Amino acid sequence: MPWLISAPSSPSYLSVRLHNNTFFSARVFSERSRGLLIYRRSQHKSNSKNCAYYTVKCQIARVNEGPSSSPATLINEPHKYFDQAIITVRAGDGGHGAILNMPNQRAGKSQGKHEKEKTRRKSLYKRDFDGSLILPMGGHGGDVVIYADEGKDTLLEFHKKGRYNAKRGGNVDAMGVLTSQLHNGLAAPTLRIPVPVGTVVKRKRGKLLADLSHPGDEVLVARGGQGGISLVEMPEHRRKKLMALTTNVMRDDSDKVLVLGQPGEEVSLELILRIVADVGLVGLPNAGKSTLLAAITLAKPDIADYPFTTLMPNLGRLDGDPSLGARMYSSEATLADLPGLIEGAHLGKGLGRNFLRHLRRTRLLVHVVDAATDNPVNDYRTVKEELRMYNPDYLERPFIVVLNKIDLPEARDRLSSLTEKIMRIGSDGASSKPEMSSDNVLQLLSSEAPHADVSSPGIQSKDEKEKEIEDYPRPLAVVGVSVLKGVRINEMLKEIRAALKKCRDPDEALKLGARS
Ligand SMILES: Nc1nc2c(ncn2[C@@H]2O[C@H](COP(=O)(O)OP(=O)(O)OP(=O)(O)O)[C@@H](O)[C@H]2O)c(=O)[nH]1
Repeated sequence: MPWLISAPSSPSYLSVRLHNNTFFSARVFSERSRGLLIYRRSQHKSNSKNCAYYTVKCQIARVNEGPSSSPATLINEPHKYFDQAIITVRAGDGGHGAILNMPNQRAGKSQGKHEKEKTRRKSLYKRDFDGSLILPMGGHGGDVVIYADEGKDTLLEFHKKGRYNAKRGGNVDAMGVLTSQLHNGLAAPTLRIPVPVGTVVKRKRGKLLADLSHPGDEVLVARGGQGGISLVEMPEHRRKKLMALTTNVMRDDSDKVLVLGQPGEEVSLELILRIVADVGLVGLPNAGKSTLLAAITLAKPDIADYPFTTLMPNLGRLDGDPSLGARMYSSEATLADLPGLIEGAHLGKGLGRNFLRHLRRTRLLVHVVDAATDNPVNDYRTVKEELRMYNPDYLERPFIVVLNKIDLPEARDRLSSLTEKIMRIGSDGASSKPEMSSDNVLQLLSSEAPHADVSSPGIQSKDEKEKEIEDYPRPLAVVGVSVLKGVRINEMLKEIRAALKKCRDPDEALKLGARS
């Protein structure tokens, strides 16, 4: 077996190293006792045209343990944990019913006439419309509901606390005698667990339960147990008479189990956060993505002159266009600033590929390029190539290019030639794919293997042929700015709003698709 597998970050996705030291990404199909069955996604290096899907048996050379989410690693490496968590929830058990006696049974034959009358009046039992006795039941156990809360940003807290138990229902609080004062046991409250908007809830290694993509969306993940019923105990010779009043008559000791409340459901769940944003900012580290976000929204991301300042996606809200007055132009949008990509990110280099899945729900990409580096066009290609390697669909998505840092002379002097070169990369004939609807997302997610990403090769179209970067659509616009110095920010905003409008407006989207 000539294959070696290295450093799996998740059990279902691996980097495979050949003996000649080339790499490719592969997804585990199924585990077998003496190896793994995988198939090939795409070639890391240029001969990607020869890419083929096939199954191969290979042996594990080295399997790194998955990162442990101790409090220290949570603080130091939040980017590894913020968007994925596994929790166990348990709904509450039902409360118990009771085994009851009829009151006169205890009073006995020696009871005086006066006392019997008193008991009779007290015992105006609760009855159904047909006259049958209503016996109290144990309270329902608390359900567990997960809901999307705008106040939550990450799933980090679920690494600190991974187990959630709802309360059990109350018991029928009985002294053993049936009276009209008996009540049902109290139903336990529903345990409501808030998660960030955009969280996908799945059963661990199982089916998709919900995609909580809007604030307030919720899903019932575990049902509380039903409360136990109550039974009336009677000597055998009097049972027949009582059975005319109620069916809940205890016949033998085995009936006692009916009194016990049902256990609540317990499930292990996988929570996967897929950020909900209209616009995704992509680019190499240090290109100025966070500065851009801070310049046009109220977001306050960390900004510093070293790569990977951004560890987790930051979100910011773009206001409507003031020039449209009271109508507040509907391009109001959410922007997500993703950590910088470097060459090999799709193989786990830098901060890795995990962030790329957060582009899934975006409608527009803003590709930020530092125009003052040695070779901005090369930088541009690097990021495009990483996007393509991760999911070719991302290159079909409408995008604009922001050439940043034009306040620096080395950028300013070559702005027009850079704009021209970048505009030439891409094809006019390629069509933009329509926006992914939430139904499509659900469909894709439900076909996902556990831990696999939505963009994993298994769900890419089978006849997908490898394309070069030149085969994908060109940018809708290339605009030079200095987000730090506030130069040409309005021009950039105009382009972003126009592009958003095109993505939103179905007619415009069609035109965009048919662009030729
Ligand atoms: N001269 C100049 N510097 C800029 C401009 N925009 C950003 N910078 C600087 O570039 C550096 C990186 O900016 P960030 O916004 O952190 O870059 P980033 O792309 O978010 O970086 P990562 O977090 O690594 O992905 C900071 O020192 C910024 O001050 C600009 O328009 N002109």
